[in-house]
Amino acid sequence: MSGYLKNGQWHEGWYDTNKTSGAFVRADSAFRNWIKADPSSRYPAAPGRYHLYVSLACPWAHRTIIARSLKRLESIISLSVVEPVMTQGWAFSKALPDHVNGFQFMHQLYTAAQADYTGRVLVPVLWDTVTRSIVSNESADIVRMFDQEFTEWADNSIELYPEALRKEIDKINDFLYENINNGVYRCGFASRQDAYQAAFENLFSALDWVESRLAAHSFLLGDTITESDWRLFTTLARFDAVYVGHFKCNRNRIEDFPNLSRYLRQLYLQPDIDDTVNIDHIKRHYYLSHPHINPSGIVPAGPILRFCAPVGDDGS
Ligand SMILES: N[C@@H](CCC(=O)N[C@@H](CS)C(=O)NCC(=O)O)C(=O)O
Repeated sequence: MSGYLKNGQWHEGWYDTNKTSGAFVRADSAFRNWIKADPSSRYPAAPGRYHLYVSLACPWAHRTIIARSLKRLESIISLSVVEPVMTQGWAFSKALPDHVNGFQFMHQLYTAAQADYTGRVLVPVLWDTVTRSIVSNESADIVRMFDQEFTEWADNSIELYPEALRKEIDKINDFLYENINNGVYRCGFASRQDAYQAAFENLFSALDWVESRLAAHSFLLGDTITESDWRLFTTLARFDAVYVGHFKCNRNRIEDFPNLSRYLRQLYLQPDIDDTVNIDHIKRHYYLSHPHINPSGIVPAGPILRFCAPVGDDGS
């Protein structure tokens, strides 16, 4: 079950959507510090100092894993992965341990950083091993830090937020977040028909818009893959396996959109990206961690995902 901390104490509980007319409103990230390339800053970029905590199921954490992989920062920023199914919220195990602090639950990390923390216990978390504090639990910021502040160690042939495209990337990111990335959650966690209906319409008109944009461009901003594409990718990769059924986002599958499905496959086939996609964690997390939506706890066996299928000799 998921839950939250109140004055450093763990409580079980879901978001109270009655307070928001049945609509799901995502909790804000509480830690928004910034690692800087500048060695005199409070959190200076350095190899081996920072640790990333993720869930392979979570689309927000997934973007940080992708940025770490694309920038070749695996040996600079170490990683711990939580169990896909929540117990006292996100948890570690013998198979998936906390490599830095040896904690059993993610909420212990939050109280280690701030003893009286009140709020939800979210992934991803970027942890500082020197000050034993949370630098950030906001994936958008973490992706930017990996892209911009670790250039001394990173593979800089890939730039996720190039200067010339920043204005347009910011605009598209806002649109994607509101209507698609968070839009699927607003469908799935709505507790009133009207809130669900509004989220559903926003989601599919946004997907229609992206589908037509991708008729003229390979990627969202043209021929270059940017941060915006990876933001969309993490939602698209979960869509047919989870959001169509579990979150009732069922007007169409991504597979039914010719351009979006081509685009999803193209991103999936970028070097090492397949290693960041764990469909087993994704399915088990969603179908088993929200008992109010899926009380039987049955994890669907399908669907067969074409973007995960090997590419044939003819490239199809
Ligand atoms: N704005 C945050 C959102 C992170 C977030 O909502 N993570 C979800 C997992 S997909 C979480 O940890 N939820 C636990 C909860 O709400 O209790 C980010 O992008 O980093």
